[in-house]
Amino acid sequence: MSMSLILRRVGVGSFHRILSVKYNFKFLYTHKMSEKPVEYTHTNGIESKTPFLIGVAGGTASGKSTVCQRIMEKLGQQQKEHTERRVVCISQDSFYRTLTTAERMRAERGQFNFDHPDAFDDKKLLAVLKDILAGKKVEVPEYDYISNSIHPHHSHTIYPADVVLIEGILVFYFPEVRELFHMKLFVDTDSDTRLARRVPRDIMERGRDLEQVLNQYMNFVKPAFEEFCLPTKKFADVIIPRGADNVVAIDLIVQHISEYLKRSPAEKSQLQYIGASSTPGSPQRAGQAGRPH
Ligand SMILES: Nc1ncnc2c1ncn2[C@@H]1O[C@H](COP(=O)(O)OP(=O)(O)O)[C@@H](O)[C@H]1O
Ligand SMILES: Nc1ccn([C@@H]2O[C@H](COP(=O)(O)O)[C@@H](O)[C@H]2O)c(=O)n1
Repeated sequence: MSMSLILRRVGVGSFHRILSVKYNFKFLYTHKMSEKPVEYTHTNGIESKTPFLIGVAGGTASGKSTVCQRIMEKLGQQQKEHTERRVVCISQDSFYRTLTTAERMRAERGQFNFDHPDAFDDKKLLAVLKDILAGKKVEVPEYDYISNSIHPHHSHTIYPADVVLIEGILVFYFPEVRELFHMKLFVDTDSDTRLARRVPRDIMERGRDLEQVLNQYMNFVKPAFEEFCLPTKKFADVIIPRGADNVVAIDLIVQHISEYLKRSPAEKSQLQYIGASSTPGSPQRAGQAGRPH
């Protein structure tokens, strides 16, 4: 079913309560001949395809990972071997930069700002995404929230896939990274709910105590969300209110990805080109104002 048909069936008014879709989302369904040739890359002499890159942003504990997990499950990808997956997911947290000794000591006391763009190695993230777009197999580090550093021995091999999801609080913050996405989702969950989820998660899974979690939230997480993350909502093509609770929105996105997966390589290339060219802030859109958040 095409997106316009879905819009007609659901009704535009109710559709907007399910998720917010910017006008450029529909461009993904526009069948128009592109002047750009079909793009194939070659790795070790093997022809590989450029994956469809989906950025998933949103505040801490908004449900970004859970939304990505649901998408993967509904597409039947979780049960598959990693080498067989057509849809894969990466976390921006794997690209936190290595801290200096002084920063590490501050981090142990909950006094380091992990929500500031400077906490990330955006150049490394950009390089890895470019390799993924070139159809290469990449190694993505595993982040350890207890030691506040990249795990020295664990990493994930990301094999070439058709669709790659990248989730993180600031995936739309860095312009060069943002412009690589063919589709951008923003998980929009109310801040009380996010705090209520973050507290138990950080205590149970990230080795923190209540006082540390609340201090970090008030001193760094909340102000940085307002300064750096929330303003990037305007770049999203699709806004998902209530995160993983929004089954209808997730189903629509899953349906979009399923349709994409069924297409021929030439059609995929066409959709990637159209999707990327409608990215706010990209050269093709220079001068057009983004929707205010
Ligand atoms: N819809 C939901 N209902 C209840 N708990 C949820 C829901 N979505 C996420 N959670 C929980 O909230 C916490 C944060 O979710 P997560 O998906 O990791 O968020 P993010 O990736 O945005 O930080 C996790 O413990 C997760 O299990
Ligand atoms: N060592 C670290 C690294 C990050 N954080 C916090 O994680 C949040 C981002 O991850 P989400 O899954 O919540 O999106 C971010 O808000 C950082 O504050 C941390 O506490 N310690």
